[in-house]
Amino acid sequence: MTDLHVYDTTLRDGAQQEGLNLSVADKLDIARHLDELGVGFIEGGWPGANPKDTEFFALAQRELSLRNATLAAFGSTRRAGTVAADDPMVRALLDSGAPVVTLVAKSHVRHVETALRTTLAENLAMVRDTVAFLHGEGRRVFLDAEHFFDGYLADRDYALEVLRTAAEAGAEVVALCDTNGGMLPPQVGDVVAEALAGTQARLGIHCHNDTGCAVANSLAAVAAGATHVQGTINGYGERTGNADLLTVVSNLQLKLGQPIVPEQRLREATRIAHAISEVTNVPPYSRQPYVGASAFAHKAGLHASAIRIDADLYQHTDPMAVGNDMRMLVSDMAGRASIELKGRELGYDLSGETELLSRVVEKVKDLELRGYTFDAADASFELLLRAEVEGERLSYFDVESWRVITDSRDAGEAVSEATVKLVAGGARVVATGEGNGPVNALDHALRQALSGAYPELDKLELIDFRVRILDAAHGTDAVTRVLIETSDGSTSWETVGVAPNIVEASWIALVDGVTYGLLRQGIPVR
Ligand SMILES: CC(=O)SCCNC(=O)CCNC(=O)[C@H](O)C(C)(C)COP(=O)(O)OP(=O)(O)OC[C@H]1O[C@@H](n2cnc3c(N)ncnc32)[C@H](O)[C@@H]1OP(=O)(O)O
Ligand SMILES: CC(=O)C(=O)O
Repeated sequence: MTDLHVYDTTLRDGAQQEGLNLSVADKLDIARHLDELGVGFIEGGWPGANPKDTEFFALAQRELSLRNATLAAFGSTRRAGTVAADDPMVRALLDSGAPVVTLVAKSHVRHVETALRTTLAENLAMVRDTVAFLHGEGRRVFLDAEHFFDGYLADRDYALEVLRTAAEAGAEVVALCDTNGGMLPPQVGDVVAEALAGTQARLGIHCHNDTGCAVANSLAAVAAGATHVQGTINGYGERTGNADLLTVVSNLQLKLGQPIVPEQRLREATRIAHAISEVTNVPPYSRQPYVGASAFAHKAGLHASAIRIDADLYQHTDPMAVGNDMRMLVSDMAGRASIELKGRELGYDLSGETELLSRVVEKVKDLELRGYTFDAADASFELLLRAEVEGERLSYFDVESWRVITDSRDAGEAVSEATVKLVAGGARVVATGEGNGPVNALDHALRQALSGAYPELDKLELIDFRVRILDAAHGTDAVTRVLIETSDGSTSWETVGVAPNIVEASWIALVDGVTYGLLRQGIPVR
């Protein structure tokens, strides 16, 4: 292990993201995930700034038994003109019980004079007193030098003096913050190297992503000598976010040979990123480096043809190193190799089946021209592939007809009613269903009709429904594409339907969703 600190600020700076609102229980939950990932420090929030963060630290002392990480409480230097020991916000940091306290301090002359409205000397005294007081009380103290890079460019000597003052008063780490996120990697590298030469302090880095360079800036800082790197999971944070710690750690570990978390913990990165997304209720970003669902998904036929020979030909690293998986996507950009590899993923050995593969490629391209999209509807593709392999389409029931009407009585809420007639399990069934829309009503009627022959459908649920109108520019007349996501409670699958009529497109996707649901449970046709 190197001497590099990984310091997570998801629960503090990450929580400053627009729309992100964490309860105390959420914070405890996330802290457990972070500990599992193996970060060195977890910044839990700002005790004293709001009751939630104060309660988090109180509960953390009782309920959070961290195995790897050390808890840090965030706060600011004492107010101008006061005594650190008497400042209620400084006392709240002590009362939090956190073994590490991270203080934010001004390091830019303009911020001291215009935002803090005090003198440069008093700001240095605020840093010195607060660090010394907390250090004297037995806390490990880190200092976040706010606006350090801009401050350094404006007044180098003063910015460095803030770092020296903190280090001399007992700060173990001084983290240089690109608070406005406006820096680029070469500037960051130069300033970190100069700050190191000018202070001898242990330096950290805290980057925001306003130029899209937070990760690159963090790496530049580490290359220049910073040994403490801050960031947030999934890059959450104020404005455009902070450096995504998962990308930073993966790059340091897998590309730069700096093993900062144990290998087996890095293999949990994808799972933990998604688990934390569940808690924050922020949908995972599929194109997130390393851990995104698309990070190792391949769509182009040429890529697939090379991957079939050696996966490394189109992958920068082994997806398993971060707990992710390679996936093949099927679309009109697929070639035979894409279908063969997708087939392998689905359990079909199609090697050498040149004719069948060509047929499937042709079918997919034709259907995509008509508006289908299979890279978003794996389950519909599997049914299509299965039909080509088996020579006939899997059919659990024969549909005679379906009908749906929507009406509103006495100007009340519109209600839809559907009737489905089909043959299943050797019997003709007529079933009706009601719903708050035509698709909902059709879904109810279809399940009702199948409930006798296939009671296993009971646990399936339609969980998402997306509609897109495809205009003439798509190569045909305007049509509607419907994507439906169905779940059995533990996993979900997507199916697609395309038709000029939205209800017909929905029906096609619904039938695929139900058929796939039965197939994956291994239910025989009755
Ligand atoms: C770059 C960052 O992200 S730093 C973290 C920022 N995070 C947050 O601000 C979230 C939590 N903040 C809060 O809950 C509130 O702002 C509080 C509780 C901290 C302060 O609230 P209030 O007392 O109402 O003050 P308010 O927010 O209006 O202004 C901040 C005050 O802190 C002062 N201040 C700002 N930075 C510092 C500092 N490093 N050291 C000392 N005082 C500071 C400001 O000058 C201002 O003082 P004033 O009240 O005399 O004008
Ligand atoms: C401290 C902090 O969050 C910043 O300067 O961005």
